[in-house]
Amino acid sequence: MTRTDQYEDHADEYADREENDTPTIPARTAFRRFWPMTRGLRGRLAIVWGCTVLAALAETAAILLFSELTDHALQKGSLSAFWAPAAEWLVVAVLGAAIGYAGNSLATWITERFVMRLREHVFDHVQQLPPHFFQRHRQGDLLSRLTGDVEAIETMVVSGLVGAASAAFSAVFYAAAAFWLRWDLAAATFVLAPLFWLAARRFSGSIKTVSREGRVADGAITSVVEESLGNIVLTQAYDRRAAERRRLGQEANAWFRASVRSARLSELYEQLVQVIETVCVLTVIGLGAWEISAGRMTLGQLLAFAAFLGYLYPPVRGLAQLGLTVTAATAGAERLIEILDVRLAVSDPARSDRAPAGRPDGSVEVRDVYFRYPGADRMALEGLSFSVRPGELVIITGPSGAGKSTVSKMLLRFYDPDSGAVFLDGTPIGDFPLARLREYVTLLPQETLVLHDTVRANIACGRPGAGEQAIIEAARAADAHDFIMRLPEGYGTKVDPNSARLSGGQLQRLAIARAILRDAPVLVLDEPTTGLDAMAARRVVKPLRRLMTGRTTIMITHDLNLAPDADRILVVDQGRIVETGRHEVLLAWGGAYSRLHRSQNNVNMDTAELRLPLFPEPAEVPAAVPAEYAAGAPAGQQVGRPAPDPYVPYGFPGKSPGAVPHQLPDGRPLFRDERPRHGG
Ligand SMILES: Nc1ncnc2c1ncn2[C@@H]1O[C@H](COP(=O)(O)OP(=O)(O)OP(=O)(O)O)[C@@H](O)[C@H]1O
Repeated sequence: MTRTDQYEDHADEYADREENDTPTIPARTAFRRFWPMTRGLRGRLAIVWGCTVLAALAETAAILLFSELTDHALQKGSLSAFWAPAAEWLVVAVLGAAIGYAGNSLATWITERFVMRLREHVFDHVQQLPPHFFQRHRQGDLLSRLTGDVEAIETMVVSGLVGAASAAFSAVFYAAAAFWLRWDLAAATFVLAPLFWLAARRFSGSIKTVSREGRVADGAITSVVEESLGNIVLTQAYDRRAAERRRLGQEANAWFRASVRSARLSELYEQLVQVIETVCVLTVIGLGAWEISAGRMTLGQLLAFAAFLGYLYPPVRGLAQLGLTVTAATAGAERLIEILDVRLAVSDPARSDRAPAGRPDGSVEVRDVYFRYPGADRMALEGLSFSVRPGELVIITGPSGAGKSTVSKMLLRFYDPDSGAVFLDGTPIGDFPLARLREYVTLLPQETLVLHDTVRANIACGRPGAGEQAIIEAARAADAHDFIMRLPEGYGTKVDPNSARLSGGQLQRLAIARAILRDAPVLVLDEPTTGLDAMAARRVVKPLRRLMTGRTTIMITHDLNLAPDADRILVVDQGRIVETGRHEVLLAWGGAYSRLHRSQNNVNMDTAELRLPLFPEPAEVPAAVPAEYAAGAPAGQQVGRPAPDPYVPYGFPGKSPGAVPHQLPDGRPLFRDERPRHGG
């Protein structure tokens, strides 16, 4: 098993670690991982290498011409011997410049292209990751990975490779030229070459460590700044400036230490290499002086030889330096690989033809779903079952942490259940391609999601390509048109997530307009009135009713104002349905639901207090429950346990699946077919 395999096997585990626990990977593994992304760029890379070869040839020719000029024009003082080599040198210099320009421009094009491609690839992957990934990784750190670390990999894969090839070609040419001039002298000086290699080796370990520290600190600084600015109200209201500055100071200190150590190491390495170079040059001059005094060498030859060595050192030094750069870049690669190896929680089905074609009617069934979040120690959903008929409104309520939002994540397939299944029109939702499923099931999440764009674009993202008229109609239906028209540029007004221009209620109505435009048969509303004051919440009720009309709606909420409209209410606690039925029935029952309902009018009551016991034991059916229902509970079936008929309220203690009462004792229907909210 290769190290990469081992790494992939532990990808989930790695994903759960803190950022600075990123596992280490050898540079070779990192290079192999990203090399395939140069596909389509390799032809151009070959051209850049060609240019490098030609540039090195031009330099070699220039040095030889310099030697000729020294021996024939300068030493002999002959002007006539100057013109021909000078003209050749000029031609070589112009050609070299043109090749250098072409090669460097192309190299920049390739590197930038690679960076774009890699960033898109990582961004695309990150966008598909499950919600828990984002809860466990700080946004600032992710930003730093998508910017700095992506560029670091470019240094390793493209610039590094071009630089290595260029340095290697130059080194080979100049070394060959030096051997061609005087092989014995060249051999004597090359004996010292391993010193460069030893120096690079000595430094590479420390440079990698310090680079990793720098990359982590960079991510932490971005995170602190981003979190602090995102929480600016908290910072100002609670005068947390000093605390935030300290937090930034701590991370900045780590970055400062890493930067200074990195600069010191590089400088130390540079100076050491200078000393080694001086030793080599002095060796050449000493040997040259001896050769000239013995009449075995001309001054021109010695100067050309020294020039070749002079040209040879930068590429040799460059190669060693490159080793260090690549080592440093590996720290960035490790951080990106860590993200790329996080497995997606869900993917498209292998065959897309299993799901029926056409728009579904919108019946939803959640069947015996068990689910535990990755890394969590307890189940979020335990044997959850319920069904919703097309066009029905089902409200899911319960105390905080009961698993309500987790249900919405199952319905949109952010996660697949550990066991059990979710069906849309009788087809497992896993059989629908993800894009199609999310076209049919629209989520209105807890937080109002706003794009940094115009009001028009914010509504239109519900249905890309929607015409102006459709957008305006959706806005009207969401009671948003009037306030939009009062904005300085109407539908063209730019808004952003922190926009002070729009109130919470207005942002929510924009979100409703977007959902209306999307026109999905199934709606999942997660706390649609959370965070709104009573007035604003009331103002969104009408648009919400319009949105829900004719659609299967599953509303997750603590706000029970719409509960009387619901065809069914599911009370969830600890991942299970503990009560189910219509508003009036559940109130009359006097169990968990009625306590939740009471808590709405009691702001001092924390829903956590309602956790246990949420409802009485089956034997203690409250007196408020009509006797005929209590008596009808089938033997052995706990109150709140699912009944076999998927459309029968599970917690309702009916006589038998086929004999569930459909009327309240006072004659009102238990389940409404016609909801009063329609046409609201
Ligand atoms: N990413 C996660 N990793 C681990 N556990 C999680 C994660 N998200 C939620 N949980 C846990 O799963 C349980 C159900 O959470 P969920 O968000 O569905 O509750 P909820 O009923 O929607 O709560 P609230 O009303 O406060 O939004 C909780 O115990 C919660 O701590």
